[in-house]
Amino acid sequence: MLSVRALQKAYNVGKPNERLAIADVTFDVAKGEFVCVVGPSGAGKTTLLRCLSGLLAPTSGEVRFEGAPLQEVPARLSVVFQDYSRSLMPWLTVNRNVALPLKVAGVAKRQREDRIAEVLHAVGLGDVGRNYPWQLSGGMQQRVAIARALAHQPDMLLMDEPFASVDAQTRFDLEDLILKVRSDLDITVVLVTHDIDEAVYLADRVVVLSGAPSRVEEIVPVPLGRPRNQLVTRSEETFAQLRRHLMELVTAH
Ligand SMILES: Nc1ncnc2c1ncn2[C@@H]1O[C@H](COP(=O)(O)OP(=O)(O)OP(=O)(O)O)[C@@H](O)[C@H]1O
Repeated sequence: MLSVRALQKAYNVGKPNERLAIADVTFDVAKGEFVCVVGPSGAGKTTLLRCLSGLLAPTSGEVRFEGAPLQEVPARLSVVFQDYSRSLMPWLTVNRNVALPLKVAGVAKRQREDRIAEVLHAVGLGDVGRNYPWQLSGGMQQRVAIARALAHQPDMLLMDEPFASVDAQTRFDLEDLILKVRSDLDITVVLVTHDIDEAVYLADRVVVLSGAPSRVEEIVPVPLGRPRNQLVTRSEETFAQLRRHLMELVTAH
């Protein structure tokens, strides 16, 4: 579904402050897979996600989505950012926020209303459609942002530290929500996080980046069963081993 080949990204090319953020990154994501990307602070994780989504053009190398080279943000792909308070429009109700991508896609009003009810239900928010985002808790606002990302039925979800701004309990709830949504709707997910436990809990495979300018240090398969469970999965011996291995890789730089 996604193929990243020899991706390189430099900022301010040709200027005195030129900076190489990504040196050489290659990996693939299969349809239906859940891939997490981890790496030390400043490794270029956000830069990589922006290149994968078509928001940022690579300096060299190639990203292909469903076989075609990425030119712009594809319609079948959605992005969820960390900062829900800046990604939701405070002057629009929840219903209208979720309706935005559907309006852009030209979906008729009646279908829009059905779809909004469906995705709000899918993220566990049945009855907040008429509220404004600022009337909701942080975790609920991020659920709205996820609902909006799901509204036009994307094949792939790209998430940049989506649970970093909520408390620990809400974070666990949102992790389980995204696992459920992913299996219910058969979506492919690439999620960037600095939290190694979160990466192991969620992923089928973890792509470990080196420090900047980043390269792929290792791609680690996660042979934990599904469905996963916050208590049971995190207490498994395999979980502890993977966590330790990833910690060693990430802190070695
Ligand atoms: N717009 C920009 N202009 C110039 N340099 C940038 C820009 N955005 C990022 N960088 C640089 O690129 C490198 C990678 O940044 P990026 O934000 O992608 O890393 P990250 O792994 O997401 O960081 P963190 O773990 O702190 O969230 C950093 O050295 C950063 O200073």
